[in-house]
Amino acid sequence: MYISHLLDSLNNKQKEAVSAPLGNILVLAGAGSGKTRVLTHRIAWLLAVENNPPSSILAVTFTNKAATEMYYRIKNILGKHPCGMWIGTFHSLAYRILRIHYIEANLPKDFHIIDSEDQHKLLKRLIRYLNLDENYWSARQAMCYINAKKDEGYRPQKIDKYLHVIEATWQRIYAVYQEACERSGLVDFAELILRTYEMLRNKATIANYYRERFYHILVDEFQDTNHIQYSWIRLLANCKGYITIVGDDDQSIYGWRGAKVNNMQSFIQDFPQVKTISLDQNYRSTKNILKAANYLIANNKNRLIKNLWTNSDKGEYISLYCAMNEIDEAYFVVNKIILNHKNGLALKDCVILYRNNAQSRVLEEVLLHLRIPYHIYGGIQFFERKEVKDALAYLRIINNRNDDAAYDRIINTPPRGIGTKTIEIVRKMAQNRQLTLWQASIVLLQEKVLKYSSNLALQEFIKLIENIAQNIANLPLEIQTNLVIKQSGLWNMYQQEQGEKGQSRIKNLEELVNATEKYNNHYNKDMVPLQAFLSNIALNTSDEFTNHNKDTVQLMTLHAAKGLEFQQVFIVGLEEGIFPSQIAIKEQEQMEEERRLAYVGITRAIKKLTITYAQTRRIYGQKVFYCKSRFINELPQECILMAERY
Ligand SMILES: Nc1ncnc2c1ncn2[C@@H]1O[C@H](COP(=O)(O)OP(=O)(O)OP(=O)(O)O)[C@@H](O)[C@H]1O
Ligand SMILES: [Mg+2]
Repeated sequence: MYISHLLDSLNNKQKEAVSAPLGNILVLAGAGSGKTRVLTHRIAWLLAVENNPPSSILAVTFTNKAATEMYYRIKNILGKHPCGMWIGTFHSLAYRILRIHYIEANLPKDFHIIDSEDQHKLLKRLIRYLNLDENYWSARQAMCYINAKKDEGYRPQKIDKYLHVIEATWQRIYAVYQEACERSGLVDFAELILRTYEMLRNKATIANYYRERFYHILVDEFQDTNHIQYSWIRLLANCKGYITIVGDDDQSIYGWRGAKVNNMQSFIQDFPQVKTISLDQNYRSTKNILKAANYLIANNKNRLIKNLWTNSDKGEYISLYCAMNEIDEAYFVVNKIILNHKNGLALKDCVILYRNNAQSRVLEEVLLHLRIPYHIYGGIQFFERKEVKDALAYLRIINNRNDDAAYDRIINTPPRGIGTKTIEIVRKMAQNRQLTLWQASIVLLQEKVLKYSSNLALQEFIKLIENIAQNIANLPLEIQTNLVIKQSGLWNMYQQEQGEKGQSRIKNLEELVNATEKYNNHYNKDMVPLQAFLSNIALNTSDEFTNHNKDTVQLMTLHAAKGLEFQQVFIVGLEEGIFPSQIAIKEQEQMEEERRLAYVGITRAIKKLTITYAQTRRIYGQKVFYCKSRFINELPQECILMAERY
């Protein structure tokens, strides 16, 4: 596309937003009205027409995939790479800043991001160490507590004697957890944002550098920013620079994770002369689909009223299917996909959306049975599979010996005679002397505390890691990975596993080696390839690795579908207690968030929308009866057609 045509594919309101004079802008608009399109074109406008250098742009997207897509769209509009522009999620941008300023952020050079599984394991261990009753002080709850506190920008304080014992205990867990992370150079997701925020707040020179550099900050899906993310933006905002945010209060679906839709309101108050633009033409969906979405969301009281309309055809009826049970539901959906496919619709244009990850299992079984290829976003991903995580843990400990989460995973995998007793001794020593597990192991060996056989086994482990590290130094990443898998003994271990499962594990390890290859020429030269690879995985970009060009049915949760669009959308499990969830039934505010989630689901559909519910479902082996979701009753009945079984 030529720059002179930059505004051609936009309506008047969109043009107004894209070409607005420099200033702070809020685009508040409903689903599918072109918010993301406006943001992309605005960046191109700032670069090509306003002649800003790419390095002056900081763009925040909701997923890494969206960041990549936006980058390439801008490149296509401009006809060249916007080199120097920063674009990514809050997490990946924070990570990038911390990588550069790790010293100022008080982090070791080889700090590593831990995912929620590692975070959970670490907390479990610490709660045990603190001698707390695990039935009461669960690691999962501790995780929620800590993440929520970090999202609010809160650090554990000196515990006040007047503090309630429950709060004091959570704070203690937070404090001990944070100490353990600091020792091991581990950073969780919430920490990435908080740490960057604190660093920028305390180091004025660094903050000023970024303030002067990022003259333009643009944020997509602003309705889902939380307190600390908003504070982050405020900190980076240059008083001479400009911010453009786009969002839709009706699509705020992360309230449970601390997102504050009020940030949109705060934005108008906190920044001078905000120009608010609303878009009301939907370009995505048929009339029927949009009408259904509008009807549904009108049941929410807490919202800014919008009048979203479309010029497109009425389109097909929304198909509604009442299944006997979850198996019948899955067969209905997959058979419909097969039929559509025969009529020319690509599999990748079909998405199945569900409320909870666990709902994908039956769907997967039926897809496998009927031999329809599929891809699951966000469920058990490639990089979350056991064998892949094992191999990654070896790579991680080679990258950073003090990575306790990695140590924990591989200390006796494959089994090498290091029993739970020995591991317990290592942990105690680490806690008592404030060491990492690796450091504690070395001290234990020096002090010869362990019995002979345990001592030998531990020594072998340390030697093994050091040897592998030496053997692979300076080799290309895929060869390093291959050697790590072989020399660690993982390959042999999984090869001995019988049958289909063992074979698939070996295939996954081979796939892992393939996935590393492109990191040899990673664009970010601040990092060695191994570091670049590990950080990309930790930042959850794993979907990038799986082949997107493959024609496969897409499966994901409703939360993961935000911002995306598909020709055919299936929303399954519309039953009271499933969607809306049990918790939402009890609380009005949560019910509104749940309804917004349904709104997000419906508005993903371009041409076809199918909604299903089951009369019974097996839950923990028990047959449970369900009533159809209230959301179905809230749809305009004249847009719906009941479907028959195939
Ligand atoms: N002026 C336009 N002319 C034609 N198509 C458009 C126009 N504006 C947007 N579209 C198309 O409409 C669809 C929705 O646009 P986009 O994804 O930018 O909307 P959005 O407001 O960001 O949606 P969501 O709320 O789901 O994030 C896309 O396919 C986009 O290409
Ligand atoms: Mg969008």
